Amino acid sequence: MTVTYEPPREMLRLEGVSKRFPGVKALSNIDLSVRQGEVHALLGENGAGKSTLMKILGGIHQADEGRIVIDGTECHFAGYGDAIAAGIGIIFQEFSLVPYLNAVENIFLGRYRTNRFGLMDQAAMQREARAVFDELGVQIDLGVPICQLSVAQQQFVEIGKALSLKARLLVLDEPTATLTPNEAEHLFKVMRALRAKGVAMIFISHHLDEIFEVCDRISVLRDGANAGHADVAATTVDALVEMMVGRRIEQSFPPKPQPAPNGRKVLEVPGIQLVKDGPVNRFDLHAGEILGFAGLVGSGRTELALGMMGADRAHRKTVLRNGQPVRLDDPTQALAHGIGLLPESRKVEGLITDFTIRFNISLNNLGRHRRAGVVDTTSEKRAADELSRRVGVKAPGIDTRVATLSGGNQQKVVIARWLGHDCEVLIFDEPTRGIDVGAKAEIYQLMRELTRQGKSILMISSELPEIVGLCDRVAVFSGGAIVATLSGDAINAGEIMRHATSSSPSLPSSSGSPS
Ligand SMILES: Nc1ncnc2c1ncn2[C@@H]1O[C@H](COP(=O)(O)OP(=O)(O)OP(=O)(O)O)[C@@H](O)[C@H]1O
Repeated sequence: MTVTYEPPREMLRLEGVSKRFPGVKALSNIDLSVRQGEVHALLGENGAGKSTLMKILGGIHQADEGRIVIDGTECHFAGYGDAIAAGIGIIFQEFSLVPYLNAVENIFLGRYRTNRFGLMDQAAMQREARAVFDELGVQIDLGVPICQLSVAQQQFVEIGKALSLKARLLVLDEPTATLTPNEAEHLFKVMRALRAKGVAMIFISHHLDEIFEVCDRISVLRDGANAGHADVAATTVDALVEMMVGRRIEQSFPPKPQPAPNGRKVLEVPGIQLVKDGPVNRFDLHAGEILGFAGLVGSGRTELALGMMGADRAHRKTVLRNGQPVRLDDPTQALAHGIGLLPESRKVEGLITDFTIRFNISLNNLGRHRRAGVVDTTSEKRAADELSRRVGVKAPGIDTRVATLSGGNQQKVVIARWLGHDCEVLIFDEPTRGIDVGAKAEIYQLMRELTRQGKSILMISSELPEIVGLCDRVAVFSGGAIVATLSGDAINAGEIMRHATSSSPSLPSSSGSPS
């Protein structure tokens, strides 16, 4: 008896795809092949062209040149509807769900099931939605508005919606960027189950460890061109990084100063209660120091930082700035006291995306360029240009609209603005979310450079490697309170996780040198 081996069938082939936007050649001659039942990683630095390529596959943009071939047949997509009809489902970073409708209403939006009287058939839709989620192995409360579900659950609703539309190829654009490690693990489980059913997936992520956990093959884009393809089993992180950035990244983290900065206290928070009768949190920040806020998502890190600077409600707080008591009732007062915040959700809180890079960088920095009561636009433009280059924003120029930038480059614009501002204390909330490996290393170098110039940084991060690699001290959060402050050798992943997962928050204990 002869056993014939059938290699997995090619489901999608993109051939010679090119795309130009005004002033930017976003894609040049891209080839990509995805097989049935495989998870195919699409990698590249910020602005490499990943989202543009996926928007072409989704019919949102049209290629200037090239072909889309699905199951051997060339397809032309005039809009997303055509791509859906061809079996493509795209889960974008910003979900396309209606927040005040529930999961069932979102899944069947625009194609409600009706009964024989022509009335909406709620029961049928509920049944169908339930069946999709059962197949995915996820629990979703079908009765509540989408905005009351967690980000991870909303993502599963998006996936469920695509599957109910009979998607055979799912594109997941940075799906783990806003998930906790447990939620990401759950997503990978769902992805493996879908793969076993023959669904093909294109997975975009800046987390290379995830690529090795869940993907089969990889295609890398660099500056809008193919930089290579590889089998996951036959490649390494270093090889992928080199393919992405075209050079080796020797050292991500700059050396920490020895001994750790322990001089003047630029900020002291002797007591802050986020809720009445809740735990009292204390921390302080030394000149030239990077203090990390670590802990699981929802452990209170951002709430404490925002509460401290008046952007969020704090029940009771006292704040000393350079030893003097100050009132911080809103972020403007915080700014007046030299405290700047780089927010977590940059598109909502950090940028005016319809305006240019220059405007966004100069925003609230204009006073620095005032001469005799008038803004010196030459000086303002020069500063914006220099800051944009310093953080490596990839764009045709500083007069480019921020809305047309890739996600990572938008983040760099926010960072550039704060670098231009003379804040002595900078709060960076998830500064490298959505940022590629090369730019991450540059941002770490920049942060350390800033502290060398006397600035102090409070960094909230869910990425343990950057907390461990960059911070001089680390406050670990659990259940809405700081449960430990670590320094020296105590700053390691094991110790941080041990405190972060401790169930009963207590007042700060100190490992290493106290503060
Ligand atoms: N609508 C648009 N108008 C003008 N330029 C655009 C538009 N969309 C994307 N670009 C440009 O095309 C290039 C590729 O951007 P794209 O968003 O595809 O990158 P990406 O690889 O997805 O990056 P990231 O990892 O940061 O999300 C960038 O230079 C970007 O500024």
